[in-house]
Amino acid sequence: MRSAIRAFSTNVTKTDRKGFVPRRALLYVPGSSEKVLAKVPKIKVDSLVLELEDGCPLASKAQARTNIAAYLDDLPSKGDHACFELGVRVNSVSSGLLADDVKELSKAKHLPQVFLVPKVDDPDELAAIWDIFKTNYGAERIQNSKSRLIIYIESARALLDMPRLLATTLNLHKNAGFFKLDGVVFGSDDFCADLGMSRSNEGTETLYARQRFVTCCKAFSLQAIDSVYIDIKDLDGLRRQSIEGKAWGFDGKQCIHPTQIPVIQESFLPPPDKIEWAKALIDEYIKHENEQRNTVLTFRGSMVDRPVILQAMNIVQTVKYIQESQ
Ligand SMILES: CC(=O)SCCNC(=O)CCNC(=O)[C@H](O)C(C)(C)COP(=O)(O)OP(=O)(O)OC[C@H]1O[C@@H](n2cnc3c(N)ncnc32)[C@H](O)[C@@H]1OP(=O)(O)O
Ligand SMILES: O=CC(=O)O
Ligand SMILES: [Mg+2]
Repeated sequence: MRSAIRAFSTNVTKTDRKGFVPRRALLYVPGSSEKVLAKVPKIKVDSLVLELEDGCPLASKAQARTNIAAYLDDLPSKGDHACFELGVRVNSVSSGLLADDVKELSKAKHLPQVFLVPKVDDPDELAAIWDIFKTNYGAERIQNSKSRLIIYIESARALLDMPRLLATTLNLHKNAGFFKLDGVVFGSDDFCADLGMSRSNEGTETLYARQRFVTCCKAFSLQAIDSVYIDIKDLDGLRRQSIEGKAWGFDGKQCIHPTQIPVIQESFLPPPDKIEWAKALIDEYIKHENEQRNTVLTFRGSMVDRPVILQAMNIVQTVKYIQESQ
């Protein structure tokens, strides 16, 4: 009977298990600061992103590129990293800076585990992005790497065109061998700027956008990474927004300061009482199925049917995958 439960499709089982990377917190570390870069191997965060885009002033971009390329070139000497994944966020194609970024990064012996490409607004830009990577790295080096891709949705136009953007990016992997799209980030600050919105800690102005965003990500079985919480001192507000994002289906959240990491990572793990509930419910459901009864049952006073079981399985599998990846 366990097989009946396994056969259910959940957002976790749809992901390639072997390649699962937890991305509860995605921390930006500006590439311009050699002092901060020196701390990178010891920073315990799911995804650590060496930053070339908006966290790096224009005047420091060249230095940041050189620093990150040197870091990647010399990666083995840095020893084991405490993060699950080391990525690089490059500049957008529309900035005109992407070619210089990729040219410098491609001189390094090693590729990052994930490239993060911001402000992807139009499906036509994807051909230009692929072209820049192919020209600098060579198609074979890309096709033979295990590096993944994350793109950013940061404008009204991109949000409305999201299904086409995601499908085009996934097809570039299937048809040309570009890095496989693994996740998508909601660039809330640029999105607010694009729409002329005022940013608030409550985030009510981005409610529709975040919900459309997460729905599109899940329709394509991609990880959904939520907004940045820019009020670094307000850890209670960060916790509230992280828990909200988790409840809406987000897999993780962007992070700009080390103090935000534990708050975000804890919030994106189901709490112990929820894990206990999910395990007990699955056991009860299996027993119930064995007895060939109706698949709708009452559990701890609430009605349980298939969608509730799927939610319980998501909880159990998410925890299992994060524990196994540690
Ligand atoms: C909307 C977007 O696109 S978000 C992404 C772009 N933005 C970024 O990349 C910003 C990333 N964050 C930062 O640059 C910094 O956190 C800032 C500028 C916001 C604040 O930095 P500081 O004033 O140095 O903060 P603070 O004094 O509290 O730092 C405490 C310690 O944490 C370190 N630290 C701060 N931020 C980071 C970070 N992102 N990664 C690693 N270490 C960090 C500091 O170096 C400092 O270390 P030290 O005690 O050894 O000197
Ligand atoms: O890139 C992130 C954002 O919020 O903008
Ligand atoms: Mg942005």
